[in-house]
Amino acid sequence: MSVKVALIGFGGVGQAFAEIIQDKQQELLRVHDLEVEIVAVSDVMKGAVYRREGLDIPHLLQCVKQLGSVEAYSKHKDIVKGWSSLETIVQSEADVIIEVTYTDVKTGEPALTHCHKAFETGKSVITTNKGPVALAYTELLEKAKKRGVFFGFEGTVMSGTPALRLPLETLTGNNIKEIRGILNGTTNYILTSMENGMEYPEALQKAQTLGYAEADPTSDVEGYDVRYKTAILSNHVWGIPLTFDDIPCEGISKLTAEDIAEAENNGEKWKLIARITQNGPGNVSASVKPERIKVDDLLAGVSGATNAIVYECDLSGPIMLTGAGAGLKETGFSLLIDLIHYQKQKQPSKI
Ligand SMILES: NC(=O)C1=CN([C@@H]2O[C@H](COP(=O)(O)OP(=O)(O)OC[C@H]3O[C@@H](n4cnc5c(N)ncnc54)[C@H](OP(=O)(O)O)[C@@H]3O)[C@@H](O)[C@H]2O)C=CC1
Ligand SMILES: N[C@@H](CC=O)C(=O)O
Repeated sequence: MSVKVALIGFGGVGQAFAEIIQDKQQELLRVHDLEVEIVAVSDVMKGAVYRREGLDIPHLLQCVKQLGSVEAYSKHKDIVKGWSSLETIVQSEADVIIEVTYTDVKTGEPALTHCHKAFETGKSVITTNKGPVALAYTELLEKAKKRGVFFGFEGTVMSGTPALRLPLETLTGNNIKEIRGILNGTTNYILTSMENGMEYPEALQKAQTLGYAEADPTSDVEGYDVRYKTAILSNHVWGIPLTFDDIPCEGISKLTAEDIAEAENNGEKWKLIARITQNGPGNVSASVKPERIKVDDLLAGVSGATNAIVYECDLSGPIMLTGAGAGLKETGFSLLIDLIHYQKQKQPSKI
């Protein structure tokens, strides 16, 4: 089965996804009967290019990496250049819009409009952008359902580590009483680096260079990114929408090297913890804040950009999932997970 995809946003994650498709083309075809054609890319600074029959991925990547613009694309003549994101969503003949623009923690835009427009024009959406999913979870899922299209957002929580499918699919049958986790790679990387003697500004700079941080890293260090992920988990696992006012939120920016050393001297570690507790049917409470946890706590050994989440289940007890919480290849992989699920939905015989 051939799937035409259009990428809206072609930064770190978008490019990593294109590289994955380039590297795994043969394997995807052989194992999943899936042929992925990138037909369009639209980005603010890097420009836009569309070709109905599919773009040449190595050439596309070469243009963006060497010349900083996808409009340098010259491999084919039958191409359209310069489309805006909305023109690309509406006019391209893509089956799936891959939305990988930046996350805006206040409005969810421009991604929210991108998702609506895609559904309105009968296209599926796969995204790692937390904004629209945290702000309009029910509305978007209902709209996708009504239009008979797919909405995938596995990478919005813990990037390529499947923190969303695990509780609904694999742990199904349990009543999940509480979720607790380290859900931000940047801050966990900073805290681990500070434990090893690095200063806060240098650690943040490194997290930015490694592609973990948001375009505006305030979102990471003040906990807003985790608050978004907490809202997504509450909606996804329990069907309970939480607004940001429902989730008290404190980041790590006030923690000092002395705080970290003092915790260490007492056999403890500082971690930015998201916690969602089910108080009864239809009722959860949530918080995001730095907590001093004992070194033998399940979450204490989770270091660097690695994340972890513990689902407290009534039947199976605590189940911990740990893996990358950020990173370009890892997040690009989360898009592939959703794309394979999209294909399985289209071709149920492949399940
Ligand atoms: N990096 C990670 O580890 C993870 C990222 N995510 C999420 O994935 C998304 C992408 O992340 P990442 O690739 O790292 O971010 P980048 O900042 O590297 O890329 C975002 C891209 O979107 C482009 N863009 C912004 N607005 C528009 C628009 N209106 N139309 C078209 N393109 C636009 C930007 O263009 P330009 O710069 O040219 O202006 C930029 O190239 C974000 O929402 C992020 O929160 C989720 C999990 C992990
Ligand atoms: N900036 C985020 C990226 C993934 O959501 C993080 O550091 O975890």
